[in-house]
Amino acid sequence: MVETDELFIRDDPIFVNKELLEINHLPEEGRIVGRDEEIKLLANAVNPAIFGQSPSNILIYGKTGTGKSLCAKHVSQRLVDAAMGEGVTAAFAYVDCAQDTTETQAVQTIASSFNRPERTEINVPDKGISTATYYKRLWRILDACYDVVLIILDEIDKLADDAILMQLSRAGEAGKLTDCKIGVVGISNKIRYKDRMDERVKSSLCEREFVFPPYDASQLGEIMEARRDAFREGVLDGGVIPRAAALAAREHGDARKAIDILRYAGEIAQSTGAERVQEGFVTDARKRAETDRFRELIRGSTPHSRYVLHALTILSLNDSGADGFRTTAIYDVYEEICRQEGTETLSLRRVRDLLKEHAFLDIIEQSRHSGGSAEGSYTKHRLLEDSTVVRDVLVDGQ
Ligand SMILES: Nc1ncnc2c1ncn2[C@@H]1O[C@H](COP(=O)(O)OP(=O)(O)OP(=O)(O)O)[C@@H](O)[C@H]1O
Repeated sequence: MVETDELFIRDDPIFVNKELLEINHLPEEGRIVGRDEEIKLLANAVNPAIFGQSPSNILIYGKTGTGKSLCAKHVSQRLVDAAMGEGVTAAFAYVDCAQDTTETQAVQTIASSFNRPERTEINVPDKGISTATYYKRLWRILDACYDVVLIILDEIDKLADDAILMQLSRAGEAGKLTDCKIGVVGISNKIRYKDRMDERVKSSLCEREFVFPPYDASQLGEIMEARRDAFREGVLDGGVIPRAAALAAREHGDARKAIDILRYAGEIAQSTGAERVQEGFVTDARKRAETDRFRELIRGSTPHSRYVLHALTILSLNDSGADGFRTTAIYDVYEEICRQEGTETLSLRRVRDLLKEHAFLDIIEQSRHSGGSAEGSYTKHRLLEDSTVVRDVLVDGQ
């Protein structure tokens, strides 16, 4: 029998503080790199709150992994601390609207996160009460506990409708529903999101807008350098961070991707028994990061939604230079896939809808083209993800 001591490794040879590289790790101030200006501007917009006055409502745009959520949370926390110093009670709530897509879910999350049951004696159940009741309890909680609050609505574009925004903007109008001052911080990576908003909500909730630019390779390098101490001293080869930064910068400067690549490179070293994290591991690490992110994106999608995507992937792999493929071309390949799977096909209209859903998730991009008077106009679809990554996830489940 193997002795326990031989079976388990007691000291991780690669990592000493791996949490620093976990997705949800919120770095402390000293580790937030290259966002001083944005942090200052955000702080300025919410500044009145430290005196118990209404903060400006804010909308933050920027591509994924550009530090929007991080800076919004950081500034909110700093604001709460500063307000306390002025004798003002403040708090912030964070809502991930991709999880809480309905008005009821979002108001429930907000109310329960602000609630201090020992003080309010109010119960905010997970479900079972009406949306209107959640609101009433929320206003009572705010009145009982706070002078001012910030509500961060991350991925605000995923909300099913504007109903909660309407309520929050009404509540913000001096003392109508609650005496507590409310500031809303909306975050989105869809720059056109605002066009969809109701005019009244738009004018109230978009008082200040900020666009977070992508990080360049040197900023990504600094972000990773600031977490070098996740690794045991001396195990990280000199070329790893610059290489990971260069790759992540090429794909729209996503800090999350950069950190994922670094973590995976370490895990590859671990699993292959290498003593050092070598630059050569970065390429595989990037592929793993892509694959993981994509698998997460399509998790829970239906078989036909996957077949449709698979059809577009096959076309893209066969003709990588094409600027997109028409719906009918995708449908032909989709029919073939269904035949192989031994399942009935959906109608062309349904397939068009499924393609639209993929476009909504930014997996594909759609463009309208005019075929001249004989043909009328038509849509082309282009895969935004690396087609080999999509194929691996769809076919091999890798
Ligand atoms: N300036 C930075 N300094 C240090 N770490 C950063 C910085 N920007 C981002 N990160 C890291 O990258 C992760 C992702 O950033 P964040 O969640 O803020 O991105 P986001 O712009 O909100 O993206 P998404 O739209 O996908 O939510 C953060 O958890 C943080 O660990």
